[in-house]
Amino acid sequence: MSQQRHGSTPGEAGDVPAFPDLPEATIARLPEYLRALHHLAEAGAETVSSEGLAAAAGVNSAKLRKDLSHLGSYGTRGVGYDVALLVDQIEYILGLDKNRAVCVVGVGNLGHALAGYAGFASRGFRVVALFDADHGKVGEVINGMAVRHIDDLEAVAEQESIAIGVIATPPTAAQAVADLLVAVGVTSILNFAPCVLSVPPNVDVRKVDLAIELQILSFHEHRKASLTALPGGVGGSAGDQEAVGS
Ligand SMILES: NC(=O)c1ccc[n+]([C@@H]2O[C@H](COP(=O)([O-])OP(=O)(O)OC[C@H]3O[C@@H](n4cnc5c(N)ncnc54)[C@H](O)[C@@H]3O)[C@@H](O)[C@H]2O)c1
Repeated sequence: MSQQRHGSTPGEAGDVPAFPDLPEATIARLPEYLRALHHLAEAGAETVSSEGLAAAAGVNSAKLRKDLSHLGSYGTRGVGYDVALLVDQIEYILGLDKNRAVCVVGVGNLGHALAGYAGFASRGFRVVALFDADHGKVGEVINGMAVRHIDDLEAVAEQESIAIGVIATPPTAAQAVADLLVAVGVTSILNFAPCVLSVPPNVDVRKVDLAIELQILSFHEHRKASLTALPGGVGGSAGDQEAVGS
């Protein structure tokens, strides 16, 4: 997932800012910590060591301690972090106490899957509207919600205070859809279309592209194969050379 981000809030003076200006990498790890903390809480844990939480979240413990120090959370020596307190802190920082309204624009293959995804609701997001430009799709009910025409966006946005717009249209339509979302006051966009959107500075865009993730994994596969092929590399041998380019 990549990000176009604008307009971060500067931290205030003092040891722990009222709203810390967190590094992007820290923000990206907070949801992982939260997921791990929820699992720990469900298992009955009241406290967790930095090592235990780091292992559950799949990061190294020094990085975790540094991330949590940005929130003013240092844990207690010999006891660790209070699980419930840390859940509250992370949910507050991520703004998850707000139950934000989400709309999906483009109800094709991907939009269908997103509209029916139960994981949004369980993590505090309400899908309040589905839009498409195809009149043939308008009225179709998915997960108890009827698809509306994109022309209704303005009226629905006014009623529902849409906080996040998800774009699942072809890339050729994505910029026009982003412009519409911005025009009705949406300031956060999750873009699945493989294109770069141009938005005003107060709008945050995150882009999801599974093909890019596969390409990054492909790079790692390539790198591992290259290392293996090096003389003295892990299990390296001349015969491995052939596998590198395959
Ligand atoms: N990020 C990822 O990993 C990933 C994975 C799959 C697909 N995609 C992308 O997601 C997008 C959707 O893919 P899909 O397979 O669902 O396509 P699709 O053709 O099945 O669906 C696209 C939908 O968008 C609607 N649409 C077109 N223009 C519109 C507009 N101006 N306003 C509202 N709706 C409009 C179409 O009527 C259609 O229902 C594509 O851009 C695709 O490349 C991304």
